[in-house]
Amino acid sequence: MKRILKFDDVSVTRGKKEILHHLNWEVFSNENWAVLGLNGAGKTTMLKMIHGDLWPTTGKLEVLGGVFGHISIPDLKTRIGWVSTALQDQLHPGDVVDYVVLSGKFASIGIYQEFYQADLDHARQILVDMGGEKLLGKPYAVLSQGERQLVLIARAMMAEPELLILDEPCNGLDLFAREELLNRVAKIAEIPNHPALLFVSHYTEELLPCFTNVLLLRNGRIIKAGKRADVLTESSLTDFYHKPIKTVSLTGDRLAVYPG
Ligand SMILES: Nc1ncnc2c1ncn2[C@@H]1O[C@H](COP(=O)(O)OP(=O)(O)OP(=O)(O)O)[C@@H](O)[C@H]1O
Repeated sequence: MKRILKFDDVSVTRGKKEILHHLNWEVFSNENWAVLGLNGAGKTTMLKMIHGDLWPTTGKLEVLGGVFGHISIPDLKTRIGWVSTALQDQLHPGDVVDYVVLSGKFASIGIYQEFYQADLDHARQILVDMGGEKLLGKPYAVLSQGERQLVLIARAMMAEPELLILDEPCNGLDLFAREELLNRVAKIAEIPNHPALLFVSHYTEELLPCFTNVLLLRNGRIIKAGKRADVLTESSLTDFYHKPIKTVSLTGDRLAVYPG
């Protein structure tokens, strides 16, 4: 088991605003974490930092065994898979799905370098394994939102990442597309030596049992972090949201939360 992340008293300040406040957190390779937080909690800032797009203002950050300040950020990025709807805007809509997945090998948007047929076959196989066979050969632009997310996850897997970050991947998905995508994510967690998953969401019901650990982030502070059974409780979540809530246990060890 190796350590994937270590936040050691990490803070991020922009101007006078402290966006993240003295975070201490460790993630190991045998864990899959979900990060829950309301709008403005600091989730995106935290992810950007892990991905090397932003540095801690104070504190020490270790990602995949390297401490910021002592590692090559471009090298680090090749070891992290990143899926977010923001990435969709950067893709060339006319690109064929097979090549979008293949581009993950080069950590680029579009294919600007030579590749081997074996790489293209591998890209197609990843998509097929993820249940996306019917998407092969289609332009990315014609896909539904759920299909696009599936392609982006396949693209991230192409680089065989050690950490796979899924930043609100269910945004914009209908009930059924969301369930399908979540099941695909759960399948990744069954692959031997799969990447550690870091899944960011606003909704507890999206946290399938494959997420072994949960972190609650509010106003840039970690309110609670630990095993899902300890964190996904009515009392923890009531403390976290600071508002009256109702929790409903769903089948499959899932929990829905409503204002109430
Ligand atoms: N460069 C910046 N300068 C000043 N404030 C910033 C900057 N970047 C983010 N913030 C603020 O920091 C807070 C956290 O932002 P962040 O985008 O990380 O939250 P989030 O949890 O991802 O929110 P959401 O769920 O809405 O995406 C917000 O109040 C935001 O306005």
